[in-house]
Amino acid sequence: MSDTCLKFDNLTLGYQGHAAVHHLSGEIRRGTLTAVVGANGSGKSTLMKGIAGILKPISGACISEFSRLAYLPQQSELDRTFPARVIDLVSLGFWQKRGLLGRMTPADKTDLAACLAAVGLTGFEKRPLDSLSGGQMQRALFARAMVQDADLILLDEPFNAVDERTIGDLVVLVKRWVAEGRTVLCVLHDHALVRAHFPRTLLMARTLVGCGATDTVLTVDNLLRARGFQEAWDDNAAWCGDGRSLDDASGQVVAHV
Ligand SMILES: Nc1ncnc2c1ncn2[C@@H]1O[C@H](COP(=O)(O)OP(=O)(O)OP(=O)(O)O)[C@@H](O)[C@H]1O
Repeated sequence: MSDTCLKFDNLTLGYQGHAAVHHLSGEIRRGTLTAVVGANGSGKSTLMKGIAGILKPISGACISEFSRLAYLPQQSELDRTFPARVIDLVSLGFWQKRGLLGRMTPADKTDLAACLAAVGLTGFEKRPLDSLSGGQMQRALFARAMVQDADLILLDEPFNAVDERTIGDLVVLVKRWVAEGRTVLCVLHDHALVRAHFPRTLLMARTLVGCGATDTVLTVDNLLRARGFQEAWDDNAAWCGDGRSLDDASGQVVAHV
């Protein structure tokens, strides 16, 4: 197995023929922790969906080398009125190992209890999802990711509307996953949090502005460039028309994370 977990090869992703992520090239190395940052609408969630295989490339490719993936979408994309309990949600994490109709083994039940304990939700097994606070729901989603035992974990704004104590607890878990050799990509808006805890950063503005060590990516210059790209973006432009594209304006950025 190579050192590379993900390779973006001139990747363009979008919706109804319009690009949301444009000509992205770069690599994510195995066992790294990378923050994915950028303004609203800069293509972060789209990139996560492309990596997860939910969105197929318009052109280019996302080449991945992992055996199990855990993807936590934004909480706003989840329907919490679905009549399920915490234990139902978390045990869904076993489906890749056991299949949808497979039964949990005694070892799975022990694992599940350990994962709930790790996120501080022991005793919450039978609570309906719609009775959880935002932070408790996020803890339950982290427990499901732990149960999945994934080697690539994608977290889309996991700390939105979550208090500082919960953020601190969840950041500890994320760092533990990385210490275990897992690769984590995490969409975030809080640059102070990124600088404090995320060694690597991928800065998006529909195209890639920079990626690499956080202190070399989150620079004033790059943030101004990202703002310029974002403001120049035409949502209605053809996905890769003949006219001037961001790549013409910036030069295509190829980076290695
Ligand atoms: N299902 C969809 N259909 C059409 N356009 C979409 C869809 N999802 C996202 N887009 C568009 O793609 C662009 C990038 O959106 P995306 O959600 O990837 O941005 P983001 O960086 O994650 O934003 P935020 O920080 O607000 O979550 C936006 O212009 C958005 O309107």
